[in-house]
Amino acid sequence: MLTEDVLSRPAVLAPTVLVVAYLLYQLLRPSNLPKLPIVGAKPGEWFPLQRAKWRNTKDMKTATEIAYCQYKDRACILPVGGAGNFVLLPFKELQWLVEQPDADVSMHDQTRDALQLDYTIVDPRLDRVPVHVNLISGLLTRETGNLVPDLLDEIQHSVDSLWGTDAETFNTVCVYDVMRRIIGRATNRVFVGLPLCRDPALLDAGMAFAQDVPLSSTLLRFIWKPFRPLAALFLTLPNRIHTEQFYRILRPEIRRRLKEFEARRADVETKAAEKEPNDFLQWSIKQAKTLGDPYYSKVDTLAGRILLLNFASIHTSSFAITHAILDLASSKQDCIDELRDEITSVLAEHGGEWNKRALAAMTKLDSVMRESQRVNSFVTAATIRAVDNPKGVTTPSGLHLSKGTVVCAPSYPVFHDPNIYPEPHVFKPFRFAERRTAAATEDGESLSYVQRARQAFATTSPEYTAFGHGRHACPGRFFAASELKLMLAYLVLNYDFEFQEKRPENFWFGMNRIPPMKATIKIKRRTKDRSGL
Ligand code: HEM
Repeated sequence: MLTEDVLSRPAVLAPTVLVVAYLLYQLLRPSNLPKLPIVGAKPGEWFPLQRAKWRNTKDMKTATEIAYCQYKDRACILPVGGAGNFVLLPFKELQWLVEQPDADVSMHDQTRDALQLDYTIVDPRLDRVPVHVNLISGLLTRETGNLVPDLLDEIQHSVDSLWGTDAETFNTVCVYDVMRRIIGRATNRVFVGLPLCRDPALLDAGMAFAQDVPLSSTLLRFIWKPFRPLAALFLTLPNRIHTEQFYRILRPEIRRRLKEFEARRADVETKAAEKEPNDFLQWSIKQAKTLGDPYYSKVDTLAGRILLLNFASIHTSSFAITHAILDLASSKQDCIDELRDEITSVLAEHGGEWNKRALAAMTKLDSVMRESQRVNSFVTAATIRAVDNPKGVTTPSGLHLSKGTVVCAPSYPVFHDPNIYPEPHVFKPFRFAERRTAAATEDGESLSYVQRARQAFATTSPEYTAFGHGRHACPGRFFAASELKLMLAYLVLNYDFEFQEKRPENFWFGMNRIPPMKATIKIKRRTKDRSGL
């Protein structure tokens, strides 16, 4: 028989046995999951976890909604292909989850496993000692106000060149494609400064790497752990190529800066007075020298930190601005007019100068960004953490979770819960600005800054998890909020949009929601006297 002949060949038999063994292992291995209802499983069926995983992966929207409606007050298991079996806590336990110490539930262990960082980044130590996170939440956040002129300069330069200055006819732009380049340039202006932030090869390598990591990690997670190191040699080849391309462009600048840094230290009299660049690379060099360990000052370590920042910031910010533009282009002219009025009048009040205070006073602009993220956030399950305590942890409702369990809380269905956000599927640009005004009227003069800030774009809460929530909420969110608002303001003031009847739909990629990357809009440059700039 042909099949017997083929199967008796060692080259066919060995891999067949391995694949069958792996499938059996996956189906029959003991699970550390608690006994809970499984979202997507049908009563009495065989292999419920595997079948639910298949169903949920095909339709994550329904899976998250079912989980939220059917198991509102209790935990359930949400199996997702390529991601794992999550214990989804009820909404009321989200706050408890983010308050647990890192030794009990860890964000980093979960991220390392989800993104397979031991294989997908060239130097896994960069993630194991994430000193850049402190710089983001500390120095970058504090310096954002001082960086506004640089950001605006880069936004003007890149928008004018990529959106064009034709004030006669409407031209078509592919929103995501163009905005990710603009975000790439503006963000890297703050990371590495001019002229590198405009180097297309650097930006392309950074963006390619940001796609390589999720892709290669998803594939690696399908492979049996003992075989991953071998498989990674092939699957992460693009990651290594793009890392090397990125490093090659950055290395000469880093070497130059390290040399100058040492020269300033050695010649305090004359050199110390020279002005240093004010960007993330320079802050990282200073931090490295303060930390003392020579590893931090290595050229490739410093380049690696900038690459990781590109990974964390470019896609997230490009998605956010793409959503906001698509939302505005399919809203009403009145809304654009109201926005333009606010921007021009606040600017006039600040002597025509863009600064942190002027941006903070533009509450409608802020509300547009917050509302757009509420409707479209890529986060669908929030605050994903891995239980790290060897003894496990027990939730407020008495559920015991053993070490290794991956636990999270609902996000997409919360953003679309009519009890929290009335008419949740409608993009209401000034929803949060109106909430601020309503709160101010209720509380009168006593309304504190903190209460108003609760409705601001970068503020997180269990009801608003676009940036996560708690101690590990996105450290770059204050910078991102300023950058995105500056960008949106510049676009709204300087361009007319041809209105669209229907907003192009987002799509789901595994657990994430992604903007329609091919969506186009028609835009025309406004003349100088009309734009007010
Ligand atoms: C609109 C833009 C952005 C969105 C929507 C976003 C969203 C997020 C989310 C959801 C998390 C996980 C939080 C959690 O699990 O609780 C996160 C983490 C993180 N984000 Fe952002 N982010 C954005 C921009 C940025 C920028 C501009 C930077 C860097 C300047 C950045 C750096 C990071 C880092 C380093 C982490 C990991 C934090 C840690 O390890 O504790 N993000 N971000």
